[in-house]
Amino acid sequence: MPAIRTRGLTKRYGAGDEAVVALEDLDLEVAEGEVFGFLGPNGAGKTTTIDLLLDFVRPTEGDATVLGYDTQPETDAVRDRVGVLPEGFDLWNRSSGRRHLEFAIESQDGDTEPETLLERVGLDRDAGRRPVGDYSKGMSQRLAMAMALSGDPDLLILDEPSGGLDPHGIRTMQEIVRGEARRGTTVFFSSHILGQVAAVCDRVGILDDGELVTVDSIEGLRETAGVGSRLVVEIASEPGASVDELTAIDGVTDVTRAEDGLHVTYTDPRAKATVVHRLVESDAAVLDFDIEEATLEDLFAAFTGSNADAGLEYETDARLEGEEDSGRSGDRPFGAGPEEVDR
Ligand SMILES: Nc1ncnc2c1ncn2[C@@H]1O[C@H](COP(=O)(O)OP(=O)(O)OP(=O)(O)O)[C@@H](O)[C@H]1O
Repeated sequence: MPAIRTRGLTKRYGAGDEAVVALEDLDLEVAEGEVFGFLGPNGAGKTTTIDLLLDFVRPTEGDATVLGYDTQPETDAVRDRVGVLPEGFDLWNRSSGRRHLEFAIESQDGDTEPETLLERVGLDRDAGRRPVGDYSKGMSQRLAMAMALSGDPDLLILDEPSGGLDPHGIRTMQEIVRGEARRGTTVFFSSHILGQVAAVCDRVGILDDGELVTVDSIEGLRETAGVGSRLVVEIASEPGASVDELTAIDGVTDVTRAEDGLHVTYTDPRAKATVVHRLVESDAAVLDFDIEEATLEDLFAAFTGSNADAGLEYETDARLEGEEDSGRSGDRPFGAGPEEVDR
């Protein structure tokens, strides 16, 4: 049984000319125990997909099962078994972190101690006693992660989990994801931050403009996209070997002349030695060579035509800067909670 299965899942907001197609005909299977990265630029439809899986919004067409349960009639069974770290979550400023966890554990029928959860996300007891209104963004994000873990979920859904986290926090988050995977938890990790998805995920699905463009391992994506690494060869003289001759070498996908030398793109690492050898044989004076690894940005651009300017971010998540309430979180898991009490 797949942990997540969607068939023709489609969501349109509005009608007629005004309609926005947030998700189009999504067929997706995520295996049990898998860490699945759901990658796409801003507005691709990632949060909409998560909202559909949790029945926070209803599909225009198609259906989905989560852990074998139908997301619509069996919504409660789904939500009981899923831990969610939503994007743009709300916390109750005057309540302590510990109080949030007590509430989350109670509502998820969990039996983990709040202190254990605090420790897992790197918040100490003192932090747990403080009102969350005093928390930094990173501390709030850690608390939200702890709340997601509070019911010992079979499936963890993380929507942009690294927002506001410093590098240490990101490492903690990644360790938690790996730890959960070792315990057999399925993790659905949605992000527009490529490096973080690649660091923890077994497979990646790329969503662009509401459509699933591809699903594969990062290595598989590299091969399919042909965005190999690049060998830059500095030469003092014109090579005897022609560009066509070099391009014909197995594993080489492109050869261009540039100011700093020859740029040879390859998908098979063995090709680079053959290229240098052929150049030397053709009496080119090779002064130096350098290898530039293809980046995940290159990979993403190959599939979506996007680039960093089109909404991909690599360091901080600007949307969390002073924009805690997205206006769409009212019916999300943290939308209702403990009364605000001073502790
Ligand atoms: N309630 C809504 N009403 C109208 N349009 C919506 C609504 N929610 C989402 N959309 C639109 O659907 C599209 C997909 O949005 P969604 O939030 O799912 O994208 P996303 O991939 O999660 O983006 P981000 O990375 O910015 O969070 C966008 O064009 C968005 O404007």
